[in-house]
Amino acid sequence: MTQRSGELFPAKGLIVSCQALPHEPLRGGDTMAKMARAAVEAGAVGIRTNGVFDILAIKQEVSVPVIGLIKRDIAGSDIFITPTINEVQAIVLAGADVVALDVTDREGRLEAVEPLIALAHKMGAAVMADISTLEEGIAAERLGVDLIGTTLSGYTSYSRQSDEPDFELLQQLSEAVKIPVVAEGRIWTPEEAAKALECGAANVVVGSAITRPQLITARYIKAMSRR
Ligand SMILES: CC(=O)N[C@H](C=O)[C@@H](O)[C@H](O)[C@H](O)COP(=O)(O)O
Repeated sequence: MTQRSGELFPAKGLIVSCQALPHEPLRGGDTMAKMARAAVEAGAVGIRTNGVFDILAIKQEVSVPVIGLIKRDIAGSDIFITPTINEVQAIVLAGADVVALDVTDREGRLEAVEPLIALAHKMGAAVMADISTLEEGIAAERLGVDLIGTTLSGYTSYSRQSDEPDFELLQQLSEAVKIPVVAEGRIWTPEEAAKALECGAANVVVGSAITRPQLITARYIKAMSRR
């Protein structure tokens, strides 16, 4: 059972997101578990992962806390990160220490998400709110989540659209809320991860830059094609 009070992750530590969706080349087998092991060997303090299969595999492989989510598309809805209470239950039963879920101001989500947060807490897990704006972060804190991630900045129509991490949101959120703010989204370099800490992030999540080789390769090819 996770202890919700106190620090879930050592301050300023790196959390590595190990995710491969069904269409991605690294999907399947123990690939994400091995990615997680490599990350922890290097000093990562936590892992973020998608789906029951990878949560189970990663919990067996490493002993750091795991943030679990389930990405699911629902027809007619834009909410895809842990959309319903069924996913919350599955994530905690699979052993995740933290449930990540969409806490954006879309489709009445801010009202609808309360029972999801309550169930995660009742089952002994902490909750990470994936938000896209300052206002959503403030609302998430009021709803009683344990961590706030900038995960969805750039992925809602009304949030800042950029190829870069949303440092401004990070800075504003860190000043506005008391709970830990996690920098997540489009962090591609070690320098950006360090800058995120300077902007007030308690922890930094890096995904694609470490665990999606097809995207890393494409960045090399793009840079080389300009020559
Ligand atoms: C928007 C969305 O669906 N984000 C997902 C959330 O779990 C993942 O696909 C990202 O890889 C993760 O947020 C880490 O970000 P990045 O891969 O940019 O370091």
